[in-house]
Amino acid sequence: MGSCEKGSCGHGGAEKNAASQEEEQLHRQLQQIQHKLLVMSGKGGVGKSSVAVYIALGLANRGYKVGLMDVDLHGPSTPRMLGITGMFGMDEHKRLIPHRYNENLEVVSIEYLLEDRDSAVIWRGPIKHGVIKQFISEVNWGKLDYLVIDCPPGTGDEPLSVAQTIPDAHAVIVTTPQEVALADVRKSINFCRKVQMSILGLVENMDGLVCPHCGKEIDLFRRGGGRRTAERMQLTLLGSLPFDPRVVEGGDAGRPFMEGPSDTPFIQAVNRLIDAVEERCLPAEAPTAAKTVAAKPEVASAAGGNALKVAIPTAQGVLCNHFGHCEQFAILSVKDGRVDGREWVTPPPHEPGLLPRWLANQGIKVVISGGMGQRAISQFAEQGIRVVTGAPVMDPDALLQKYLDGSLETGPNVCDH
Ligand SMILES: Nc1ncnc2c1ncn2[C@@H]1O[C@H](COP(=O)(O)OP(=O)(O)OP(=O)(O)O)[C@@H](O)[C@H]1O
Repeated sequence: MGSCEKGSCGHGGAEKNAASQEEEQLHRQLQQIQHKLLVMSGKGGVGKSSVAVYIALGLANRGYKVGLMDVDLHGPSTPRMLGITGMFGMDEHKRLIPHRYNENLEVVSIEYLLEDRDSAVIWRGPIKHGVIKQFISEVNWGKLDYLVIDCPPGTGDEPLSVAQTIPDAHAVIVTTPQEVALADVRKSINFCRKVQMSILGLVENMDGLVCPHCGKEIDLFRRGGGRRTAERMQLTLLGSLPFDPRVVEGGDAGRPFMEGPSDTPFIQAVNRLIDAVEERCLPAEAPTAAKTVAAKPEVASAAGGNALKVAIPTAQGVLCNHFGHCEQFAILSVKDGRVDGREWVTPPPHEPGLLPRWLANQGIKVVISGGMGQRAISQFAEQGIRVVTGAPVMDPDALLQKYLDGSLETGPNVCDH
């Protein structure tokens, strides 16, 4: 590109322009993707790619639009597992068209850019970063409910690039049940804390073998390690998948073991894992324009011993817009679709990340607020708490009853944190 000093001719400006257009394109694309899940592991071979594939397939089977992005640039394995080969196509805007596995699942992998499947990729960090960015901004993903990202093991360039490129990604950490896996999980957790990525939870893979002949369970590794690790690390255990030889066969043959009989322990475990992912990715009901929101059926119909608890931040007895600095929380219980009790609780002094944990410890399942920052919304989602934002300033009982009746009018999320 000639020998001009940057900025002394028109080139610097043109470069800046191109860079800001790229950023805009990236931003637009990310806005079209509701949930971004980064599947990672502290060490190799724990079945991270398999877990990414089964999460993507399980969500797609439930009707979600899902993208699977394989950024394991040195050892892409999702194309093999899904039996998809061939190079990318391009659309009329010169954007890459992802490979379509089925109606709901589309896949992008570095392998589709390589002429030769066995080529070794030798790239340094900045190049990898560029490729990962392009996998989002220059791929015609369209609107997605979930983007599942398969990263190489460890905490190197790829997960770092994902964290920098997708600030609202949630990590799914994969481990095996052995006690020694604890140290690897800790590495992943430390990484997530450093880059401020929220953790959706832990998946324990190869938790016991179901003998295909007699159906008896054989412990491959010491069992229960995933649960103990999750408890120690204060993480949610999203699920435990057993070892099933059909996963290996399916992976090698490019036909994932997902369509078999639904009473198979492995498929049942995948379904439970998908339940947990869905539950943890509760969409924040955070409308940007006025709309009416209704309580989910499980909230409205909470009955008897299953009474549900809802928290509303208040000041002087009515909803307070400054969620993190409210005077008191109204903790309301719901039974048979009605507000059934209320207590006032003073929150601990404000400290980032504390309130979601504090409210979760009190069994809260829903928070109705005026404004709330995206980070706090993600932290509530991590605790399995649904958040409604943009609620009007009014008496908490009346507010909750409107929500239960499906007549709560919400406006923009007014938080600017
Ligand atoms: N639950 C399971 N039951 C049986 N085999 C499994 C299971 N999970 C993964 N495998 C097998 O283990 C092997 C490694 O799995 P996978 O490639 O998903 O691991 P990985 O952690 O992504 O590996 P890498 O570190 O190379 O990226 C594969 O042959 C896969 O089929």
